[in-house]
Amino acid sequence: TMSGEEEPRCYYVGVDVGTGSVRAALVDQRGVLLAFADQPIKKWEPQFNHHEQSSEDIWAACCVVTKKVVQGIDLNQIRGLGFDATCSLVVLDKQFRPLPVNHEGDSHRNVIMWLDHRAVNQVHRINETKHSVLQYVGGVMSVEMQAPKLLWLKENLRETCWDKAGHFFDLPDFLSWKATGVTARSLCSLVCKWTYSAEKGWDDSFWKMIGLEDFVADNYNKIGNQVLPPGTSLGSGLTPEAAKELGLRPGVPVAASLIDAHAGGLGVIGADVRGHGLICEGQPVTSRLAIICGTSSCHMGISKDPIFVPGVWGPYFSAMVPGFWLNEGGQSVTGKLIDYLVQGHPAFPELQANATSTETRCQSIYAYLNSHLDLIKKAEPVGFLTVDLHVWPDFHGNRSPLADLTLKGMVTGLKLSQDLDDLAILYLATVQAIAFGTRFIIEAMEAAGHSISTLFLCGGLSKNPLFVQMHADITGMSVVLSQEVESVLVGAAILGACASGDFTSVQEAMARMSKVGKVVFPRLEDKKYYDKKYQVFLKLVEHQKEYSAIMSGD
Ligand SMILES: Nc1ncnc2c1ncn2[C@@H]1O[C@H](COP(=O)(O)OP(=O)(O)O)[C@@H](O)[C@H]1O
Ligand SMILES: O=C(CO)[C@H](O)[C@H](O)COP(=O)(O)O
Repeated sequence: TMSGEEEPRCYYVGVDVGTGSVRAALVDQRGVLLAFADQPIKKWEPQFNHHEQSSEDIWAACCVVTKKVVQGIDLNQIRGLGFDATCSLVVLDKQFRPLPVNHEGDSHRNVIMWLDHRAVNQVHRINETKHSVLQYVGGVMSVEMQAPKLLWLKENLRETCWDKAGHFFDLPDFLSWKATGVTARSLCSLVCKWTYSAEKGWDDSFWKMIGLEDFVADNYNKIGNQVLPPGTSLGSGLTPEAAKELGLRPGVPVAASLIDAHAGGLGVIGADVRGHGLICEGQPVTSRLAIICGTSSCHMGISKDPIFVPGVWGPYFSAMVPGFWLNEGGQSVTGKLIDYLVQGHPAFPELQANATSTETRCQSIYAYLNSHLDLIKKAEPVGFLTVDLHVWPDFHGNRSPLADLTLKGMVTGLKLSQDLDDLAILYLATVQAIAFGTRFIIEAMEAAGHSISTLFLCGGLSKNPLFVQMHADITGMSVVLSQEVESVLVGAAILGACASGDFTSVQEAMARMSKVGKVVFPRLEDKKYYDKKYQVFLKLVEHQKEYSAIMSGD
């Protein structure tokens, strides 16, 4: 501090459950990350478009990583715990035991993952109702939300699952229940994925209209009738049992949770940007767009008044930053798409061998690909290598702004070549396609009334300098990276800090704990090239729609 006195150190633990792994961090009151641990979690794909996990497996992983990050720390200094997780659906029976979400009856697999697309038929019928709650999810409900999945369970697993079910949780709320025994749900999960309204509560007519009147009849007991703002301290904190499992003290305050993308938003969007030469310095916080890029990418923009953006989720009141409306654009597969295309290429074994050879000192495959691109680009900017290779990235449907789950991926410009150069250029075109998707989403948000000037990136893909530079170049906006790479965990720790009472508001905790690390400016001299590629990008989807119209015609 200015006076030279040492502030007593306060610690918070943040736990982040992603699609592929669970991470924990020990974070202090200034947002500095002091310890980090991660642990993979199991995933099952019993059939195409069915994706399942196990809530017991996920909780066990939470315990492993939490124990690791608090090792050697005086447990009395840990003042709060916060969880965030993907928005997957957890199903438990009346005694809180796991129930199977599959035809095999395997009750270990009791989680329908967020990216599961089994409920296509159900969501189609839900959208046909044109019910007014749909206005608050961009006009069209996504197959990835909870209502269609619940309806699928009722229609497909009536005896083995639906009739026995006592509790349906969003994964973030399952974790806070497991830690505290409190079944209250977070406003974040219920508003964003379950059609709950911060102002009006549940809408009985919606559930009746879609055939899930069961919830209305029991006063929403199974899906939540006590709803708390994220960061609120739950019950009497950690139960003795959970404390033992996590390696913490009983009674440590535990916060109402957030979905992972929203935690990432809290971790980055409130930073003090003074002195970095950013245009958003003189602008309100609503000029910032947080993009959380992991398996999927989520584009989080806030506003003082509600903004309705067709094909972009929301507006959701107070679901991320209290008092602000949130719009959430997204791309269902981004990291997963890059991994998929790279791993499926014939030159992948060669790439792996080169990247892990002793000469390259075991780089990640992406660091190797980036340096390979630098090698083959010659005098031109690296982005120009894809002048005749174009990708449409919706291999798992389009979340925003088209909200069309039937869309497919496209690649044009294929050659009779399978070497490493070919793989590297396909990887580059894929990264660019994802960035064009972001530009497409931003344009839809701006057309509806948002005014965005600066991007704040976090998540696994923000560790990839090529991914970051392409987002800057293709959107023409500066990209801010946080001081702590693991910003989603800082967001989870902010929740713990709020629950501890050390900060008076989420806004105060955000301002104190999120910090700018690096700024990446766009290469404006390349704009003309990217504008042309963007024109091609938009043509790709137009043509795809023409193809399906031709094929469905007589
Ligand atoms: N150092 C890195 N360089 C490039 N890409 C990375 C790096 N680390 C992670 N990724 C990519 O980020 C994605 C996973 O991000 P992450 O935030 O861990 O995912 P999730 O939260 O969905 O589990 C993967 O597709 C992976 O390829
Ligand atoms: O729908 C979402 C947020 O609202 C996310 O896409 C989902 O939670 C998965 O996140 P991640 O890509 O980080 O695993």
